[in-house]
Amino acid sequence: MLLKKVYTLVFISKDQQILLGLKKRGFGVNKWNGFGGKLEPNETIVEAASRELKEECCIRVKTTDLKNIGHLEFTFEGDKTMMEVRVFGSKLFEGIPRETEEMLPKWFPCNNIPFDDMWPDDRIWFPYMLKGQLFYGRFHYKDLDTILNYHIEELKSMEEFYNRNL
Ligand SMILES: Nc1ncnc2c1[nH]c(=O)n2[C@H]1C[C@H](O)[C@@H](COP(=O)(O)OP(=O)(O)OP(=O)(O)O)O1
Repeated sequence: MLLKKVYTLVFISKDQQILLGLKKRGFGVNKWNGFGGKLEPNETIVEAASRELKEECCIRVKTTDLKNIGHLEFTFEGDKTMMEVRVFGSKLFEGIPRETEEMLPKWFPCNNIPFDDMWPDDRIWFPYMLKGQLFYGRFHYKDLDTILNYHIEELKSMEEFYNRNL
């Protein structure tokens, strides 16, 4: 039986560019990623997504402007925790990205994503996100650099996906 922990992951985009942040500490340090983290008590998933974005790069987005675009699950060999990551996207936001204690933000052209300095799974599901396709990905890691096996699929609708997994 796996213990599930829920995380958010937010991608802001504009003019064929996507905002990534270089993680300065903690889990995934020195990797480029979207912005997100764990839920706080009594917080909805979109509230957590919006809060983490603001805390990590000073960008504000309304919860109603966050679109759930994907769902990721990560497990690690010998670990009974499953990380469930709800992925959101938005083109509607306010503010200018600013460096914080946790992240160094930078815009990247969508055709020049720094995959060599990202989680190995990103290379597999980013193409779905960049094409505007909804996706579900499941990745089992041996260690932080090695994927042992994975499953990826395009989804017709996130609602249908969550209903089928009730
Ligand atoms: N493999 C992979 N690919 C893409 N994105 C991620 C992973 N693993 C991950 O954890 N993530 C994402 C999911 C979250 O957005 C972050 C991790 O959140 P984390 O920084 O640990 O959570 P916080 O709540 O911000 O942590 P504190 O440092 O504040 O305790 O990476």
